Amino acid sequence: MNGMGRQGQRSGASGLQVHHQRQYSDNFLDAASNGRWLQSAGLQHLYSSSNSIPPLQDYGFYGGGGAGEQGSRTLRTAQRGFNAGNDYFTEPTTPPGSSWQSSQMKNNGDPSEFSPGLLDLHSFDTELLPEMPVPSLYDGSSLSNLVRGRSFDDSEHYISNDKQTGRTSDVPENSLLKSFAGDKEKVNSVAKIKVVVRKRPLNKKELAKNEEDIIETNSNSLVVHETKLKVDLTEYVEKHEFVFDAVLNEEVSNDEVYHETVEPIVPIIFQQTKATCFAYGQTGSGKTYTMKPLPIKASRDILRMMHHTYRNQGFQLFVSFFEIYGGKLFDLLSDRKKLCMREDGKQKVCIVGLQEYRVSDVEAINELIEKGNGSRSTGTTGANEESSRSHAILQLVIKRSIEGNQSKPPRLVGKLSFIDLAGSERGADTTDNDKQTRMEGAEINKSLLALKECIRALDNDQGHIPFRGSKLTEVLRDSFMGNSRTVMISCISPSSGSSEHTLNTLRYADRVKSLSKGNNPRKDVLSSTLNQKESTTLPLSSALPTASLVEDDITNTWPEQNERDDPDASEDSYEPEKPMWKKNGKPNPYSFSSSEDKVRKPNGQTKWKGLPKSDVKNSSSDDDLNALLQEEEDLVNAHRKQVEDTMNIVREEMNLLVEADQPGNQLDNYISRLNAILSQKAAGIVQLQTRLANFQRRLKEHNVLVSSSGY
Ligand SMILES: Nc1ncnc2c1ncn2[C@@H]1O[C@H](COP(=O)(O)OP(=O)(O)OP(=O)(O)O)[C@@H](O)[C@H]1O
Repeated sequence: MNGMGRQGQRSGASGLQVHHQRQYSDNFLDAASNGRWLQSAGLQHLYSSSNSIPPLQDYGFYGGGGAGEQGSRTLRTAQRGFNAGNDYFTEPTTPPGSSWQSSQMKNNGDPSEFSPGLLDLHSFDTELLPEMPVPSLYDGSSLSNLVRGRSFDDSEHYISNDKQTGRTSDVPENSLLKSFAGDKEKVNSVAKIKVVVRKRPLNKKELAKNEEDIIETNSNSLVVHETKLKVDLTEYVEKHEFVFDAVLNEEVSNDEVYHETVEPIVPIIFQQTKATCFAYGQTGSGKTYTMKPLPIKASRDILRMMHHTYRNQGFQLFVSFFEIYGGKLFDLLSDRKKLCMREDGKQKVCIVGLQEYRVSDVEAINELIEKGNGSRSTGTTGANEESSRSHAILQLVIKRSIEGNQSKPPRLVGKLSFIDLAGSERGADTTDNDKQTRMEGAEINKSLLALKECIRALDNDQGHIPFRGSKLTEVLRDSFMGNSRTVMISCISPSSGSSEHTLNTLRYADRVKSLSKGNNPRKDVLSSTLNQKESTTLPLSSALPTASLVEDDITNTWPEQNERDDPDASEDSYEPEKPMWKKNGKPNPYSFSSSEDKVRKPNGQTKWKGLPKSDVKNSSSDDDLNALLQEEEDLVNAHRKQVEDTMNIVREEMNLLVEADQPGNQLDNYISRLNAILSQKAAGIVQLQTRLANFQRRLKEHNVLVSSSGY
């Protein structure tokens, strides 16, 4: 659906213009090389057509960085998108150097078309820009209602390049858009931090392993049913209850995810706001699946607003896409060119060399995103064959040219950053991996910790935001300052085998959420401790009442894939067939687990009965480490006590037997019984030792991270 075919059709449509950061040499650019570069970048139509060829970056400046530098890595750089193997994206591009000025001269350049250089993203005082009226997208109507049902082709048709042709769109302007009025209160009504959880369906592997769905979801709360072992090895279920701004279950489509998360913040990007949306979760939990469609949907809405609400007001949209891998930055739209991060005199962070593309239609953005995704660092993990090893950051930047002054570069108005974070468990999985992977893990952990700290500081309106904690937060520095918004999407797997990672993700999310305005942090600490203690712990056999099958309640929970604009929504690892739910009007006999409290559906989903719906409390771990420490300590004490008790029993029994001078066979019976008890204890002790070793390792990693992050 995408890639070369589309590119071919598109040639001639200049939906895309490349913008560049500071240039470092004064070499002139010859026409031939310009054409070659444009071709390799898929922009040959720009070369052939007009004066609007942008100035080229001095690639030589970055010398040995980028892809070559990645050669020694053990990971592979895989094509993650639809464009796998596409020459269009893989052709090496090493154009001769050029200078910004010289390119301008050569092209009779209109400087307004070009990036202002190094400080492009950050150096302009956005306060100078007049405030724009803000569309009221929150009153029952939503922008997505206007765009849903449209394909890319529709969009391109709809968002025709009216600037060039002088035509306006032939689609009637929606009355809702017409009626937008400036209303700052509406802007303020968009929460500063929003935390949403998305649960994915069980995948093939999990189903094959007969893993259960242990997540019960409600509209904004969820319960994790964690099966645990007591010291005497009997099973019990511990329930962990959480409340978030929204909980999206496995039936929720990517459209709905967008509606819930990013859509409300799109209009305020025109109001000098910088917003960040990031996905957090263990590997294979659905971060990329969730994040991938969001920029497309957002840019469609942004373009729509630019072409209707703010028509002819000089707004322009730019796209950049880069990744942070091992603490280094790579431009995903420029052959993984290594990027440098600098601070200017005003301590604003600048990404030197990052290419920005000016875009005017959705298809062009889609192509850029596909190209960038194809360049991401990926590797294989047990949970995900194409696992992200990096944080990928896609930025949609809105700029505005100053009225009547086309010679000045456009000024930054707002920015929307999408971050697909690397798997959150990476740091914890260090034992099985090589040094390279361990270093990746440490770096990832460090950045996730730092991100959490920044969000906390941001939400408490603290003067000092600890953005220097990692490259990730440094890069996002300007998103944490001033008028900003943050949306966190926590992705979780439903499977019993992932319960530990799922709980870690939910605790991280809960920590972020508990920092929302109005929550007294001190109160949170108390309530989290309370909630932690209140998490329900019951024997497996009596945890929940016996299930009764209610036909209406049991629906096929396989998510409908109606994402026309989500070509990469791969279902590879999922069962393609939908299970038969009913036979002759009656429910099929579901398989029951050992517990009578739950109903196992054919797709592995478990229907939990008798869960508290109304008085769900926020079960938060204020400090994961403390909770872990407490748990281990309790376990050790319980084991120690049991071993001591057993030894006492053995001693007493032996003494009694000796004193009573019992016949030999009775003594043998006693001894074998005691031996059985002792070996059970021994097994418990081995288990305990393993857990303790695991805990010590995690504690050590935590200490390393804390000391290296300066927290
Ligand atoms: N909600 C969902 N519905 C259907 N399939 C999903 C869903 N979420 C994820 N998947 C599938 O699960 C697999 C893993 O998802 P994805 O690559 O998004 O995980 P990830 O969290 O980005 O992992 P990593 O951190 O390793 O990159 C993919 O095949 C994806 O299509």
